[in-house]
Amino acid sequence: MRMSVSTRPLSVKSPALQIDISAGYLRYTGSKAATLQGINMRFPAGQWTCILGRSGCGKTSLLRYLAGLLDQQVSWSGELTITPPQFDLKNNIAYMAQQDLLMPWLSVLDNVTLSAKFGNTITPVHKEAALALLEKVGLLDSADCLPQKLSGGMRQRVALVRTLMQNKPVILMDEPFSAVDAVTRYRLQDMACELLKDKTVVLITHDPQEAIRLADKIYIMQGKPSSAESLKVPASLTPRQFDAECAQLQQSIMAYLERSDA
Ligand SMILES: Nc1ncnc2c1ncn2[C@@H]1O[C@H](COP(=O)(O)OP(=O)(O)OP(=O)(O)O)[C@@H](O)[C@H]1O
Repeated sequence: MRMSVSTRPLSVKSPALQIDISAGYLRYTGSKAATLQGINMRFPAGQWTCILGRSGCGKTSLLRYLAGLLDQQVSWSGELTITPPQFDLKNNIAYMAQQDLLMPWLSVLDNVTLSAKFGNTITPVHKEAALALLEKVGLLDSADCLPQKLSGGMRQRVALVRTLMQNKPVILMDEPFSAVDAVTRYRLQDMACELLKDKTVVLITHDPQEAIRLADKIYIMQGKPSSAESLKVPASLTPRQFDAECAQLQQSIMAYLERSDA
């Protein structure tokens, strides 16, 4: 069993960045129809924005485009503004994909420090920071395990720590808590809320309750091609306790999503 780690976490001193998209248009090369058109969105600095929308409406495409993963595959037009303007997106984004994408041949510790490796070695500072975060998410004893020995919820926590270790001001997360049971999901949401405080977070979810619990801002994407509509969220602090106002918001979200069928 590993000893408790009482070391300083990796210093997180990047500025909070805001992202604005104006008249965004995205079409896959070889596809006749656009996936996104007339996208106007703001992801405020240091806040959580949740995106909901029916399957196939283009949520992942939007995130992958922002993460710089679609540059060769799509035509894009529209304005993408970062504030403050001296920062670019490419070097300031961590992307947590739908699948955890852990390397099966690497230990948990090696997986979470992969992005911080200099040559073939991890610096002691990064190792300390990784162990401190693994302890925080209750996985210190699993630091030397291979991912195959972990449950789905444990793997998601490892992926969360790996994302944190990238130490970027903007975090894009695509359904990060979808593969786990309701209780684990609830705990992971709380954990992410605490650990990603002060980051600019954009989270895709199919779960209206998750969005209501975590979001400072909610967008619903719908239409063909898709555009985005912003919904007002309660002023209460996140992670939000479900109350009558939240229940009403949930109803509005369901109504929007059902309309996407038309
Ligand atoms: N590489 C690609 N080439 C061409 N079309 C693609 C490609 N990837 C996705 N698409 C299409 O773009 C549209 C949006 O897909 P995307 O995965 O972004 O939707 P989504 O809203 O994230 O769906 P889900 O909620 O099911 O994950 C779909 O019609 C999909 O078929």
